[in-house]
Amino acid sequence: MNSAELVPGQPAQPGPRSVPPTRGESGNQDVVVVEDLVKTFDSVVACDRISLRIGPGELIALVGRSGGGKSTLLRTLNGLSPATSGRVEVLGVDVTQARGASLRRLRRRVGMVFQQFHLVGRLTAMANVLTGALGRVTGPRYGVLSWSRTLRRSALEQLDRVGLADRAFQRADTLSGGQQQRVAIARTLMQGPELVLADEPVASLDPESAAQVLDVLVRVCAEDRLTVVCSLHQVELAIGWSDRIIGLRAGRVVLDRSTAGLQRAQVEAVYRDADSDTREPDRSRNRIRIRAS
Ligand SMILES: Nc1ncnc2c1ncn2[C@@H]1O[C@H](COP(=O)(O)OP(=O)(O)OP(=O)(O)O)[C@@H](O)[C@H]1O
Repeated sequence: MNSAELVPGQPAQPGPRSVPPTRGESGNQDVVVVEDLVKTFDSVVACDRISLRIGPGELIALVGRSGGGKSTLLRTLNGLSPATSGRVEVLGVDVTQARGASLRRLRRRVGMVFQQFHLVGRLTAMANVLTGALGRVTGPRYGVLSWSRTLRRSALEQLDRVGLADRAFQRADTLSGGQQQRVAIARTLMQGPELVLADEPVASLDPESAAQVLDVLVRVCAEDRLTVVCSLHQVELAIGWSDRIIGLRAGRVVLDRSTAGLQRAQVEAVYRDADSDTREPDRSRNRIRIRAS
């Protein structure tokens, strides 16, 4: 393998669709700064000294085999999974130090899209989208009409953007998987995030729906100039929509490149080498190395 393909922890060249930078509270213009992140679960090292920076408006595809650390990295970025060591700064906030109200404030600025949609099935698409605005209102909400006219109009607009305005009053559990994920995207947009973290958002969909959902996600995020970090297993899709691909293997960054000019084989190598690891298991990988005294 060409060693230039594997650039652990090095920033990629700027993607083709970068937007002008804005400065966070700390004065740092990057949306995400990860320095020497280590995350362990007992003896398993899920993130192994990860360092990376993500600029405003970048569309990042996170690839790598199952167990490579993608979900853990995403969860660490919004404080759902506290780092064992290292530094994680998101939107100018030091996530490793943030607690209570400051962590809640940060999470309002970070939208999450999950593989399993997490919609309330018995509620309409519209009611589900409105819950994205819960962080902006006080007191409980019972039914769509308990939301302000402005928020209802805004929810309908978000559904329109994902091509589902005509399904606004249909129960979520009667929608197809692809439609449910588009409702989940509209709900995330309703939150008004600056960064969107998507954890395998198309893993439960057929190839056609998966491509359609990713198209929608990328289009609306580009329109709103949002930064996106999205884990994916489909190499073709990752190359097709992202500005930059970050490959993780056994918790380490083994590929970090702009998608421009990137060959499919370079991305597949992230997976292929893992295959050879399987053929010749190295039990020291992904484990805390215990130094003999
Ligand atoms: N809560 C947890 N408790 C114990 N181990 C965990 C936990 N979360 C993740 N791990 C371990 O950390 C490693 C990385 O897991 P992670 O889910 O981040 O990988 P992934 O790349 O997202 O995998 P997939 O593509 O299957 O979602 C794995 O070995 C996993 O078993």
